[in-house]
Amino acid sequence: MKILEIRGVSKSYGKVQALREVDLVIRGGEMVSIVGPSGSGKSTLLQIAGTLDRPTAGTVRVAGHDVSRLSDSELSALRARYIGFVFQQFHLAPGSSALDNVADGLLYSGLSRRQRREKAAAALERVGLGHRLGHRPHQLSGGQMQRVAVARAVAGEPPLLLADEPTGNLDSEAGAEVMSLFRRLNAAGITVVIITHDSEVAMACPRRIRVRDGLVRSEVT
Ligand SMILES: Nc1ncnc2c1ncn2[C@@H]1O[C@H](COP(=O)(O)OP(=O)(O)OP(=O)(O)O)[C@@H](O)[C@H]1O
Repeated sequence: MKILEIRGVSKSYGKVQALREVDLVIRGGEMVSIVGPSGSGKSTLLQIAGTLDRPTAGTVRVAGHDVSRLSDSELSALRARYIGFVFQQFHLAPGSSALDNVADGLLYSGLSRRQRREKAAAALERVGLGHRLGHRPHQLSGGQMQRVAVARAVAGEPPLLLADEPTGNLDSEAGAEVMSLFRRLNAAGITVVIITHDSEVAMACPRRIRVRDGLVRSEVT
């Protein structure tokens, strides 16, 4: 099954062409890294793949749905169902507990408050933080904060996880823990796509997408 299908996608910001007629297919169950020099178009590719931004030309399909045909509210619903996001900066609410941070990610899922909290607790358990439900971000290490962010991304059980430099703010030990978590989630069936500058992280993925000057090339180990 093609979880993500990008055909002839270009993206321009004024005179800057960030992506040039990119074709890329990612199948359900893959674990892929996106690598390339600064400014090559990696984040733009992830934003468009994640339907956070629209391409200037070309088509993006998520689980077979052509996203250009969807209204903004349909797009939000599609994103909530199919895609979890993890970022370098964690983006956790500082005053909220780990449990609330994860449960709030399910606010638009249609679940009751109690169900959201149950799912959030299960997701935190899954990332090894079942004993930290009441801790606020400042009471957690960087690696733990990123695992809370991963729990939030997967709590709604999306088939696709998109991560932009998830280990960029972590020391090597915490980074390795987050990577082992991604591998575990991938083994359980989630498709994982990771932008990284770290060659160890890149090589830990069976497939790499190299981006250069807005063009992509795929490489399989
Ligand atoms: N919102 C924007 N407005 C104008 N130009 C942009 C915008 N976003 C990206 N660009 C430009 O598009 C090109 C690709 O940027 P992008 O952020 O996708 O690269 P990247 O590979 O993710 O870089 P980095 O590794 O530094 O994060 C760059 O030339 C960048 O300056």
